[in-house]
Amino acid sequence: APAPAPDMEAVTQALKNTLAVGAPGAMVRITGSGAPLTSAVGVQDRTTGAAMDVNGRFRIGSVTKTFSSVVLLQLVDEGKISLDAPVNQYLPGLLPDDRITVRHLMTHRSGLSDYTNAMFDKTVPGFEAVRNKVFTYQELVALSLREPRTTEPGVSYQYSNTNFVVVGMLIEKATGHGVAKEYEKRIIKPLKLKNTSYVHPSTEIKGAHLHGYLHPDEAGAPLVDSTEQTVSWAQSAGAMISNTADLNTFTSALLGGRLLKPRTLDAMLTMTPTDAANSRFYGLGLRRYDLSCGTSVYGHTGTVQGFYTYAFTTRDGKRSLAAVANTSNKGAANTALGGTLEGAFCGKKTP
Ligand SMILES: C[C@@H](NC(=O)[C@@H](C)NC(=O)CCCC[C@H](NC(=O)C[NH3+])C(=O)[O-])C(=O)O
Repeated sequence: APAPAPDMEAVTQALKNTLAVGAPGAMVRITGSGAPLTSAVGVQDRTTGAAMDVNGRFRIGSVTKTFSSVVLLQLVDEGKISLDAPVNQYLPGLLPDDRITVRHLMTHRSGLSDYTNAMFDKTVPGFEAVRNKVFTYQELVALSLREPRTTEPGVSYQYSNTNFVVVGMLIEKATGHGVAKEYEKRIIKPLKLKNTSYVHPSTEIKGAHLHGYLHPDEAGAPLVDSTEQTVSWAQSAGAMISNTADLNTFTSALLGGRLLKPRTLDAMLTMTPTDAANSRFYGLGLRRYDLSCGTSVYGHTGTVQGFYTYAFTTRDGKRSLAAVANTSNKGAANTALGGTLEGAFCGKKTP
């Protein structure tokens, strides 16, 4: 049966809820039900008061991990990388354990600790300390290896940015190019993503864009404009810039089978549970959420200073949602923004 029309009233209410708990602005773009549906509330610039512009660019955080995953899986399709080979086979001596495979990285089951936990333990000082810094991949991996591993390889899901920093290193080693060139060649150009870019280590968001506002840890302290930063602390794990239309196009093309061979897409969507309740799942560089109406949606969330993002689509890629709030370090806002998925994919709640 065709999916029910999105419940835009419920979606807009979720955006209003997001503002009520501290986001300056929030917006959503939904495709797959006739013309694209958009809704926007609040402001993208607290200084000028400019309203949220649905075409505005923003930092997508870990949605970048799905772009990196697509590039790596295309290299698997081309026989250049094997998912079950040890990472050290391609990057000799990088990791202290030859048992860690490429698949362990992509499923967050490598046990490599996430250096961002310590880096951002104090939110604003941590951010200010790195916002203009440029790290090498090796420096980020070294930060991780100073900390104990979080699991034996393959045993349990432990989310870690380090995994997709190493994925970036694998892409560079296998292609001889920086990840920016590979994103451009394999995804951005073929899909004509005019508002998507990887400009590390530039700190600016070129063109029309949202300002992002970071909540300090201290209640009531003023928001910090965190728009300008290198995002060098994340790179292939979180430094991409895009907009809602391009994210709709990307997730629809991915699940619609335009970027990977069917068996590789199937491997990407082979999910393992991330929680004891078996309610949340992770595949190779993307998440699956099972919604109340029985619809499963696939994509990724993103959290980078000043921006929360959701980019999800149905299994056939026919209906996609991209939602953003220009704030972060405010979990209630992230949860409220996630509330757009139900209205977008399940339609009106039957009374
Ligand atoms: C969760 C999300 N992950 C990502 O998008 C990656 C790139 N972001 C992070 O690991 C969060 C870094 C700290 C953000 C900061 N928090 C703090 O500083 C907390 N002390 C903030 O909220 O801006 C995902 O995979 O879905």
